[in-house]
Amino acid sequence: MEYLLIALVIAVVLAAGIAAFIVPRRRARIREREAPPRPGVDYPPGVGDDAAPQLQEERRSVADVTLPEPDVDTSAIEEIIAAPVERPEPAAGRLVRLRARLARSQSTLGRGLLGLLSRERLDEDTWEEIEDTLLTADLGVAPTQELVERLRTRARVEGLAGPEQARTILREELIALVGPDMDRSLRTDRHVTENRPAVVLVVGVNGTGKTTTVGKLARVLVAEDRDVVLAAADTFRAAAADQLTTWGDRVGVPTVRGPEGADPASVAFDAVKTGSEAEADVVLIDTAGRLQTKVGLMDELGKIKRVVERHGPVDEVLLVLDATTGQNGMIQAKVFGEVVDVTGIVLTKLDGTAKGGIVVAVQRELGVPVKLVGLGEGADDLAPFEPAEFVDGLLG
Ligand SMILES: Nc1nc2c(ncn2[C@@H]2O[C@H](COP(=O)(O)OP(=O)(O)OP(=O)(O)O)[C@@H](O)[C@H]2O)c(=O)[nH]1
Repeated sequence: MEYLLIALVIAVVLAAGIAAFIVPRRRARIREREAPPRPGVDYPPGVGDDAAPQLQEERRSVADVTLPEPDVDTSAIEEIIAAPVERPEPAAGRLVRLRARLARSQSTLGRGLLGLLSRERLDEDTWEEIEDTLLTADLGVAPTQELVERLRTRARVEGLAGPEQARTILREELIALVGPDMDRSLRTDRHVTENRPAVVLVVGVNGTGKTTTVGKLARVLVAEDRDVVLAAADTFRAAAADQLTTWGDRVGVPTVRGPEGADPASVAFDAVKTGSEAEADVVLIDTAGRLQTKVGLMDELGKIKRVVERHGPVDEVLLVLDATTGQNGMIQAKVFGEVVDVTGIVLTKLDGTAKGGIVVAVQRELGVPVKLVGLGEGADDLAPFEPAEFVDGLLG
């Protein structure tokens, strides 16, 4: 009995010991299973996670924490950074769009002439009025006489039966006078075999619109996917170089410029060199405005051209004339033509004049075609000149 009692006590003590050892471990396992995951231990900590429970834990540095990929579409931002430049509109058909700008020329030249030619009786007084109208519109004496002669002959032979026929005949004769067969293309193609860009030199008296024209022309060329380099060879005015640079920046075109007062010939030379190295298609050179009466400045212009031609012949020399200055433009055209062999005329501010006849007069004076016309201050208000479109614009 005594032995039985001792065995019972030993069994109870053993059972209690086993229970004391196993139960806490099971509880610990259960606690472990039930405990919420801990930030920084079980998963990367995020905003709002309480740091306090981890104070005793091993700390992780920023480098250990993998941040999630941002859930943001960055392509739009990249697009803005990569393409801050404007996409100019193509030049084709611009004269049609800008036709309304010829309204002032229309009233004098086109409509005035149509009104006179549509009269029932074309007496001497009427022909004189027609002549006066043409002269007032700056057509010039010789072209005026030629046109009146042609119209008189056709009126006699064909008869002018009503406004419709008058319009048809006047249209045909004006187009013939403006010169539909002149080559008005701009030579801006890269010289591939010689590995050099085309060079366009832009000249004229002060304030005619040279810098504006270079800027607008750069846009036309960029619209045709050409690589353009601008040369700020107007080194008299720092503002002129800034103005040109702004035009270039807008369409992603670089501008080569020198310090204020630098030799314009050397800036132009450097620009063509830069254009060659960059394999550009065309270099547009803006020059300072100069009065045709200033011999020193005209000599300087000749020098610019000669220095640039060390790279190869200049492809275009564009003379920019302000259409509102009328006959004064004729004198400028003559002197500039003698100094730098003008190859084309840019007639600016045609939107602000009733003297559309200047187109014919200046072509006669220089024997070179009007290639571009400026019809406003807007960035794309420069149009390739097309005789038929121009005459249609005049006749309304
Ligand atoms: N209405 C109108 N204004 C024009 C046209 N072309 C140029 N202009 C304006 O004429 C002014 C003179 O233009 P610029 O390009 O600075 O002239 P510029 O010949 O470079 O001047 P300088 O460098 O001083 O000789 C500016 O206010 C132009 O906006 C045009 O076709 N129509």
